[in-house]
Amino acid sequence: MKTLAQLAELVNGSVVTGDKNIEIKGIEHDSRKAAEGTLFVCIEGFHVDGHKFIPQAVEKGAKAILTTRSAEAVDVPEGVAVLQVPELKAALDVIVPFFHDYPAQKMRVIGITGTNGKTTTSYLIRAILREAGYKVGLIGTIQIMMEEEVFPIHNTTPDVVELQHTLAIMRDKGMDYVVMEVSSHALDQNRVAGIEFDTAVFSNLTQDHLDYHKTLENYKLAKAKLFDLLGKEGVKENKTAVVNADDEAGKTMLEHAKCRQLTYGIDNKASLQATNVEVLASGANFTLTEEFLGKLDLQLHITGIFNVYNVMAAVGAAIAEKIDPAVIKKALLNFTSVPGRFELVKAGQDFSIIVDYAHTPDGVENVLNTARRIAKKKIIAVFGCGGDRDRTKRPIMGRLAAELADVVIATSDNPRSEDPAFILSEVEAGVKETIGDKHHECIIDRREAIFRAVELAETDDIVIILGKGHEDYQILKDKTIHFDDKEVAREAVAAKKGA
Ligand SMILES: CC(=O)N[C@H]1[C@@H](OP(=O)(O)OP(=O)(O)OC[C@H]2O[C@@H](n3ccc(=O)[nH]c3=O)[C@H](O)[C@@H]2O)O[C@H](CO)[C@@H](O)[C@@H]1O[C@H](C)C(=O)N[C@@H](C)C(=O)N[C@H](CCC(=O)O)C(=O)O
Ligand SMILES: Nc1ncnc2c1ncn2[C@@H]1O[C@H](COP(=O)(O)OP(=O)(O)OP(=O)(O)O)[C@@H](O)[C@H]1O
Ligand SMILES: N[C@H](CCC[C@H](N)C(=O)O)C(=O)O
Ligand SMILES: [Mg+2]
Repeated sequence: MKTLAQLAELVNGSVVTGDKNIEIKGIEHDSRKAAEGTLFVCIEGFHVDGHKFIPQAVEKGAKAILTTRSAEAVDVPEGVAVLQVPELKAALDVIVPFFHDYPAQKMRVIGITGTNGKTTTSYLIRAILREAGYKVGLIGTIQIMMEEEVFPIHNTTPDVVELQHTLAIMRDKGMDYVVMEVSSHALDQNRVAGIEFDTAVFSNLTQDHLDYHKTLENYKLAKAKLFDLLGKEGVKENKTAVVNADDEAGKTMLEHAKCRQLTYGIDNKASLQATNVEVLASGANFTLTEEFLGKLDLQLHITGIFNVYNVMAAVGAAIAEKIDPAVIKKALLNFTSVPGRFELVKAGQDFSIIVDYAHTPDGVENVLNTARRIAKKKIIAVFGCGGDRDRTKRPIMGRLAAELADVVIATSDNPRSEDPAFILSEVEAGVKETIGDKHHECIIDRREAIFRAVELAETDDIVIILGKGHEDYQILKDKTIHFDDKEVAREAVAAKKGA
């Protein structure tokens, strides 16, 4: 446990008003999670000002407030101390890791960045490390895992307060490794402050998140920060950057990585080279050649060229961590799926239903091309684009779906604060560019859209439902409702059979 004075000492120019010697039992910026002895951090967010929630935090037991404002300017009840700092984010970045005794220094940490493939690669790395007998923690889009235990998550990469707390629990539970997705938002906001990475992986860079980063160049440089961090001197040694040699932006990542470098690729020369790549309906096979591995013939139960890249990225990380090639091979052979990624829904129908998380132009293109390789007849694609997210990707995703599928049903995908009909009109503008006389429909209600796709499906067709993957919710303007593509698809099949 630390006292408020110990935390204040870390920040130049800090001022404490009230009892310096109180023991801080936890740090929280969300009043709803405050508890007895909490230091409540007042963040002026994109939407609301955290100072508004001081009364709620105190009611829940907060004993001190961290703010950039003076004690006189914040309204705190008697007995609650105020730690005033010149700059909140900079203060948090040093206070929080210190408070938890720098948990990331006690475990090996593997970070994965890139537009697509982070979650899949993190699951693959976790599987390999567990096969090697290590205890593994995982932090990413779907959930937090500590061995078999599962905890919910709200962002792909949590903020510094939640992240350091999670890492501390992982350390206390004896994890050897942490495998984590590192989003561009997280790098831009330095949510990873206090983490020294051992191995960092770059998957790819294609268009997404331009609402936030404004340009692709800024987006790329945000990703490159992971490699700056990796190369920085610290308490750890033997750091490795694992980078996709077939992606143009890989060069930038390598320029930023002042440490050992491993590249992987099919088209360009790389330290891990894939040859004889065979993509099948049931999986993919390829030969991987590398100095340490030698030649490894791999059989995968996950399909698509993009998954060959994800596997190479994971093997690169495993080599960096000196995992035995036989263990790598065994783990990959046993690896069957990631929830909501190219996942088959089997409800006794005579056509295929695939649920996938493609929500970027590149993701849509990859996944529809993969579906085409295995399609016997028509591909019916159901998809939408998120509200309050990069608007410019909407017509591009529309165009690609129209180009690569036979029937397109555009629908809603987390409209958030936006009007779903307006989002659909932006998607449809792209669909109309290339659809020609192929069938297309716009159906705002996602349930109706899935039912319609299933109704249209004939023997041996593929219905592919994109964008939400593992998500079990739909975020609407005023509420979040339960919504699960797989569940709805099963209901649609049952309805079709009953009809
Ligand atoms: C744009 C962005 O990064 N926003 C993040 C930011 O939210 P914000 O600034 O809007 O916070 P706010 O809602 O204004 O609240 C301000 C403060 O009041 C506090 N509060 C609020 C309500 C209350 O009742 N009590 C309370 O104390 C909040 O805890 C917060 O400290 O800080 C929040 C807390 O850390 C984040 O959850 C939130 O992520 C939002 C949900 C988000 O959608 N982020 C996306 C863009 C994102 O970060 N995505 C990336 C990448 C996804 C990918 O992989 O492609 C990710 O890592 O998830
Ligand atoms: N290496 C890849 N290259 C291109 N597309 C991919 C790749 N891997 C997966 N995809 C596509 O992108 C979707 C999302 O994959 P995944 O969840 O692994 O990526 P992610 O980077 O974690 O995404 P997010 O940024 O939302 O967390 C998949 O469902 C698939 O359609
Ligand atoms: N991590 C991505 C996920 C998008 C998933 C899609 N279902 C959407 O809501 O747009 C984001 O927050 O932009
Ligand atoms: Mg992810």
